[in-house]
Amino acid sequence: MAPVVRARDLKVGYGRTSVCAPVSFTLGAGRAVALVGANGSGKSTVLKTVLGLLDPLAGSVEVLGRPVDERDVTFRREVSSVLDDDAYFPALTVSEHLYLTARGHGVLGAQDEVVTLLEEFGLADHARATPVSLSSGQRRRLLLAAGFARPRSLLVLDEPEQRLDQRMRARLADRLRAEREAGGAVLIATHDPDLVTAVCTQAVHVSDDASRVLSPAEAADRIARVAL
Ligand SMILES: Nc1ncnc2c1ncn2[C@@H]1O[C@H](COP(=O)(O)OP(=O)(O)OP(=O)(O)O)[C@@H](O)[C@H]1O
Repeated sequence: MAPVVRARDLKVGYGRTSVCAPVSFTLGAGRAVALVGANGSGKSTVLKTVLGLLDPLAGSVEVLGRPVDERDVTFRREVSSVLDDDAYFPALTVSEHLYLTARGHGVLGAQDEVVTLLEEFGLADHARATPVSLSSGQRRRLLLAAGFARPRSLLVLDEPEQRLDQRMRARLADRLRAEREAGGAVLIATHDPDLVTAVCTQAVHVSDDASRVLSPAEAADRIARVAL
């Protein structure tokens, strides 16, 4: 069976300019890979390329055995992503956002799923609020909850720890570990060493010189040293 993601000598960037050394990694079902590296090293650019929002400059990336095409129905059905963008419908409430996402992807019992997600992401008291009246951390929780509101084989998150308090970070780590243990594949870019060790089975260090595959412990150690 094809891995969920396979990147081979994948060169990413904007126009003709690459932003980091080519990356290679394989992500299977039930596994989680973290992209780690300094600010501006190219992690988000790799994620956008895996999601088909940017074309590879060289090398290849396949999702579920097929070249990435974000317009492809199968791709859109199987891949859930939360990038660092405030993508909201301003007139919809928190609850409506989640319901629309779930129903739009054919979730049976969408209403119950919404109630569960509101609880899990600490949004129950804000179910009827619109995004503009939420704090930035609450908006972030909403985006993340929407990522979990729909079926998926692959979950791609760009720095999911951003703007979350410690309690929510720990809860997110539990949720992501459960995702993996249930057979899902998780690809994240992160600066959070605890998230790497709690969730990931492998890490890829993204940088100007050769990108390297690291164990979660090595990656967490590298993040901690950069932070000192
Ligand atoms: N739309 C764009 N056009 C041109 N260059 C860009 C664009 N977006 C990002 N870059 C550049 O690409 C490089 C990699 O950026 P990227 O956002 O992938 O880094 P990152 O590792 O995710 O950083 P961070 O940890 O700060 O989020 C940076 O030098 C950045 O300035």
